[in-house]
Amino acid sequence: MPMVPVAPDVFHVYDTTLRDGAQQEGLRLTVHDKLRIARSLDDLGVTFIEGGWPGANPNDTAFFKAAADGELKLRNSQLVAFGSTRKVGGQASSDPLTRALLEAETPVITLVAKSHDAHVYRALRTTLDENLAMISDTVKFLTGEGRRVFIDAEHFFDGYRANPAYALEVVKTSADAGAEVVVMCDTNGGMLPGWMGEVVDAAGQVGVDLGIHCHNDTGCAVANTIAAVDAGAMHVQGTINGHGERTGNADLITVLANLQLKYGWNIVAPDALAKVTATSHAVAAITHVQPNTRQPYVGHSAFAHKAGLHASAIKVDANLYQHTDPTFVGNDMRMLVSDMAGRANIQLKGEELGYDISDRVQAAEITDLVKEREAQGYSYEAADASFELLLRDALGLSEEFFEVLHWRVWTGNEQGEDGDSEAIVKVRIDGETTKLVGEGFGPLNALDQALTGALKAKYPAAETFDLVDYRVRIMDQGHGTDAIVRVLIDMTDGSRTWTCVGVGTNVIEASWEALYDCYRWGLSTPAAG
Ligand SMILES: CC(=O)SCCNC(=O)CCNC(=O)[C@H](O)C(C)(C)COP(=O)(O)OP(=O)(O)OC[C@H]1O[C@@H](n2cnc3c(N)ncnc32)[C@H](O)[C@@H]1OP(=O)(O)O
Ligand SMILES: CC(=O)C(=O)O
Repeated sequence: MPMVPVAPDVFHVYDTTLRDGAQQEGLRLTVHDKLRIARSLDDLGVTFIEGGWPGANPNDTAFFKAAADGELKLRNSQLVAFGSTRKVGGQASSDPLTRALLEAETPVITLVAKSHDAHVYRALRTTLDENLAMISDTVKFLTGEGRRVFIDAEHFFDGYRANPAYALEVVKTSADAGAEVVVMCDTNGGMLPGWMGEVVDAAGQVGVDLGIHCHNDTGCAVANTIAAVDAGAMHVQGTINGHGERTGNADLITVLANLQLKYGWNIVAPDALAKVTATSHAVAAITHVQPNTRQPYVGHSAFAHKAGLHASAIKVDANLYQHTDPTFVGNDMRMLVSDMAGRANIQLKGEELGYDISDRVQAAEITDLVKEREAQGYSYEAADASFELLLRDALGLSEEFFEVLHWRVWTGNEQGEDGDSEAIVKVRIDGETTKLVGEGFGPLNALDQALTGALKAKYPAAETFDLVDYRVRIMDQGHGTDAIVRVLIDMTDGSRTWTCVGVGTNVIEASWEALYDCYRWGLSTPAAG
């Protein structure tokens, strides 16, 4: 049986997306962004939200001011201000950055403190005793002002290796001064899971609550966090989607889901856990950092099944190829259709789309058709709408909304008021032929104009269709400009978005195929609700 540790009586989930997460290269959060993320974290029910470093920059100071002025009403979480121990040779009570921590008006303050002797000598350029005095003075001053104080013991694991007695002295000094939790930080992210237990055990002898803060430089931030929890840490720090300095921090979503679903600890309410996928997407949208599709639990591909053998077992029982139920974290199982599909993928995907393909022979024929088309360059994995059209054609369920008799496009370098390209599209609808000319910026725009023009009288919905993305890829890398290309078009009608694929040596022909399928699917598939 797997080891399942008993949950501590008190357990803290401490989010540092707004502070260490914002230390990620390329990430910049405005006050408004921070407030939105904080609300989302509060909704999730994390215990603490570290908002930033007041006094270090105007943005973070303004965030805490906005929070204190009532723009952030937390229902579940407590706001934390982050800062450092006082300056060498100074006094906490007169240190401007320490005072800024008080002015942030948060119930909790986290102080970063040195715990590695080499950092004291070389970065602080002071003595080991002065560093201990800086910790003690700052913690006592802030607790004396009524704040709960946590210590982030920077470089704790490397420091313990270099000088264990001093690293432990930092823990003891912090606890004696009144720090509630001492957080052991793997600041350089160089630890491995098997190395955590001994250090955490040693710190545990001091008799203070311990926390863990891991960076992901060895790709082990989550594993190291769990290893520290196994050894007794009752406070985990991390960030949503693993944002953070360099390679990032422990992904708090993965840590939380692991502890809750694998250990069975009741850290947040089950309905809150089911919000983690939405939280992950919300943070991705606010930070403008593309979500990692392979992110554990919440990634778009986390429960996507491509291989035929997987699908055939999933048809019997989804748990045969899934470690947990995706709905527990608000995600969904998805069946992918590709040249690696077997009958089962097609049947399950069909079911997902509302088609009965239980007939084995029919399912096998569609599987063969998919493989044949994929060999020609089509890809149905991302083009669900093209797959649905293929399925309907194969099942004899396609309705003909319009028939294209002919299309042609001209493009050049002369730009008029309505564009540089002209297209003609001739369609037959209910036996009646219409020929429309479209002008546009580029051949696809001109074709789109002409097709919409030809369809809109009979199908007004066509006017709501908008192209939102267009991707071209060369299929046979060895060729030059005569290569086969694959075009993927994403289209929306404002309420849904769908994707179609086209393939050919002529990029305009491939684009037309994808565009034509987008219109076919959009007109033939009623919007839900
Ligand atoms: C491990 C971590 O990620 S902790 C979080 C780190 N985050 C940040 O650094 C982001 C915010 N930082 C800042 O805006 C700035 O660095 C500030 C405002 C904090 C300080 O800026 P400056 O006064 O210009 O100093 P600078 O950044 O060059 O150097 C940091 C100073 O803090 C000192 N320092 C470093 N760690 C600590 C500590 N734990 N306790 C006290 N002082 C410290 C350094 O020795 C250095 O002192 P010096 O000014 O006497 O040389
Ligand atoms: C405090 C912190 O962010 C670290 O040590 O990594």
